[in-house]
Amino acid sequence: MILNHRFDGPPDAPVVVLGPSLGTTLGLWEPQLPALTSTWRVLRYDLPCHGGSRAASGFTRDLTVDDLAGGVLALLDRHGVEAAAYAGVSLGGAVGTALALRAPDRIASLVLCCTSARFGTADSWRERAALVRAEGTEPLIEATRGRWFTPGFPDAERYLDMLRGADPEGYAACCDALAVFDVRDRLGEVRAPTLVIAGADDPATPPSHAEVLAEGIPETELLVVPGAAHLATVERPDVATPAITEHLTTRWRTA
Ligand SMILES: O=C(O)CC1=CCC(=O)O1
Repeated sequence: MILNHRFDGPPDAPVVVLGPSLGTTLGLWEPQLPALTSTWRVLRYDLPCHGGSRAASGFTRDLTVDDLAGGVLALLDRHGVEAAAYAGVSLGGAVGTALALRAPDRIASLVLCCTSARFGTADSWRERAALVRAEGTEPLIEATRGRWFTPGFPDAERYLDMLRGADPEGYAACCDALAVFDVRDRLGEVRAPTLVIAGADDPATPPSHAEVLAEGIPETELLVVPGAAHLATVERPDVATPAITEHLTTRWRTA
């Protein structure tokens, strides 16, 4: 699987990989880019059939989060990156957990934003996948607005346009991947120093999901961001960005 991706920042700096959430693109991380690129070589990627990954090769209907982690490892291999820090939002965070389990020697530090060890029920994801395969992403827009942002967030349309632009089959395949993702009994195996971030008003992955991650992963810190829903890094970059940069700067560990 070849994922659309781009690098920003100094070519010789340590690499941090940034993973997007379901229905968004690598543009999700724009609010953090200026702070991160001062110190890091930032590698952002798009999920299959999202953003610039519309023509991703090797894409199948039975996509799993582990496949996505394999796609990220393929990017690291392609660019000769032995170890990297990783930060991901929601599905992008699940990819980070899968990476930390699959390739512990290559993930030096982890930030899990608004994510979970298990996202709701398999049936709810299968239903959403079926709806999107039948009608596209437009029927999701208003409910998604309410999950992603607290009421009145002024920049919501910019991010909802990413969802409007996602290819329905790619979005549905990511739903299928979320339906079978469950690493609750493997959290104790994660070795990377981990920052867990939750939006205080996130209805999709509420702080109780973050607490499961923070209690299960051995070396964690937990930050609950006030005044933020699911896309807390977008809604409150003033709180999330300094916490992320501090964690990445001070908690890098190689094997
Ligand atoms: O339903 C949503 O949009 C929230 C979400 C769950 C997984 C993900 O990446 O986003």
